This record gives sequence, structure tokens and C-alpha cells, in this order.
Amino acid sequence: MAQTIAFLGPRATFTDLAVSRLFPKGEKLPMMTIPECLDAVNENYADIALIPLENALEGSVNITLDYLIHEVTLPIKGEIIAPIQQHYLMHPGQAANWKQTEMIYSHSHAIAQCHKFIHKELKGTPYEYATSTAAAAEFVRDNPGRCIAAIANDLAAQEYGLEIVRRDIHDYSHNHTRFIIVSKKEPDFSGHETVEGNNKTTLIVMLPADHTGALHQVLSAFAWRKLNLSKIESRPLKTGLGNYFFIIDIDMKLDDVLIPGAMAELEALGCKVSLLGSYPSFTIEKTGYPAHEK
Ligand SMILES: O=C(O)C(=O)C[C@]1(C(=O)O)C=C[C@@H](O)C=C1
Repeated sequence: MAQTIAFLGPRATFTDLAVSRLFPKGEKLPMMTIPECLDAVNENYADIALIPLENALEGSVNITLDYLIHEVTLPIKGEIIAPIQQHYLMHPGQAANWKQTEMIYSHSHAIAQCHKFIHKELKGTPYEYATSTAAAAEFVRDNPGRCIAAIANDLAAQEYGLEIVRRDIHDYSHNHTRFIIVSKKEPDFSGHETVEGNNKTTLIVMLPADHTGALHQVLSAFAWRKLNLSKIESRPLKTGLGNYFFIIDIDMKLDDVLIPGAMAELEALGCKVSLLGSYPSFTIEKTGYPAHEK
């Protein structure tokens, strides 16, 4: 039976593209928001949620981290890293007037990836956030009489009948987004159309309160074991100013000795440690995306 994959919709978001590559035979369930994707797995009406976690230009997608830490207890079962190319899309009837755009719509991360372009080419043009890049493209399609634009991908231009007025408007060429795969069961990755790389392990660490040098000691538990960390980030615990937890990515699969040893050492220091997942990493290398299935 096909796996059901909840993703940030509507059709033709970057998340949708990642789903097509990793689960070409999956049954897609587009959702309006990232919490709805995670609820779908938590409440068992989807097998998998595929959601954005981190962008190379703009950093973490905080709602993903926060919802995963504070609202649902679900493990990460994989990640997929995809190249991101943003374009300036308008209704074909409005394209000639693009310099007079009255409002630009897109996902907050997409707007942030194109700030220099907006500042240089469309100085002073206001923007409004949409729930996703494709939702913005859909809105532009539905308002053909207005001189408005969306920032979104090629597929959204095709799907919503918009013209690509300016191509590749992201401010830096190394624009990639990391998506995570969250599921209660082991996903079936067979038939994926990506490059499979190393495994990763993600831990959540809460430091003991007011302990001098605690972060230094946490890091040394990894350092002397030669455990390579690919990311460390702090997020508010939401229990008061100055209270944070750390999300730590280790560049290897959960083993029987090194990672459990580091976790035990952190617990002995008074930290609370939990395992968010140990999972394979997939990469979409080419920028050409597959044709979208209808
Ligand atoms: O809006 C989309 O198309 C998404 O898939 C979301 C999202 C994000 O949250 O970062 C994904 C990739 C891009 O970085 C821009 C937006």
C-alpha cells in the first residue's frame, strides 16, 4: 500500500518537489501549515510528514523545530537537501508592468532569500507573507486584475499559469533547504530519485541551570570522542528569559558505544538528553526537477 505523505502545500511548493523525489510512488496529502503536517502523522491520518527545517541563506524554520520539540513527540526518520531556485512570477497580463508591482507575496523564507533583489530592482515595494511559495502563486493566479507578484519555483509557474518575469532572483547561488522526514514507522525509501549520503543523529540537550562552563563540558563530551557535529543551535525553552535548549546534529549513525557514551556523560553533568532521530541523508543534486505528476 502506498505511503501517505503530508507536506506543506498546495501543489508545487519546494516541499512538494522534495516529496516527488524521495517518495515518487507516495500518496500526497497537501496541508496548509507545518503543524498540520505533524498533526497528520501524530493523529495517524498520514504515515509521513515531510517539512522544511533549515535554509542555507535564512537559517532554521523555527515553527518546525518548536512544534517538534514542544507539541508532538515524533522521531526524525530521514532528511533531504534540495537546491532552491526562486523566480519572480506574475499573471501574463501583468508581466509587462512588473516594475509597478503593488505587492509581492511569498513564504517568509523565500522573501528573505531575495531581499537584495527586491531592494535593488523593486525598492520600496511592499511584501506580504503567504503560507508557502505555491500558495502565493495560487493567490496571484486568482487575482489577474491586480499588479501583484509571487516568489516561487518553475513548477508553481507551470501549475498556476504564471509568467516567469525574472529567473533565479535568490541573492546567493548556494541556496539549499534541508527538509526532514518524520514518521512513527520506518519509511520505505525504495525507488527514491536522490543521492544517498551519510547518516546523522540529532539530540536535544537541556543544560542544568546556572552551571558554569556547562556548554563547554557538553561540547567536550563530543570532542574527545571525535564525534563530528554538523550543527548546534539553541532555541528558547519558553519557560522564561534566558532558558534555552540545544539541538545538536552528529555526523554519524547512532552506534552502540560513542553516542550512548556521550549521552551518558551529559546526563552525569545534569543535562536532560533525548534522541530526536538517527537517519539517512538524501540530496537532490541536479537543479532540474522531475515533471510533476497530475
Ligand atoms: O513555500 C514553500 O515552497 C516551501 O516548501 C517552504 C520553504 C521553507 O519553509 O523554507 C521551503 C523551501 C524554500 O526555502 C522556501 C520555502
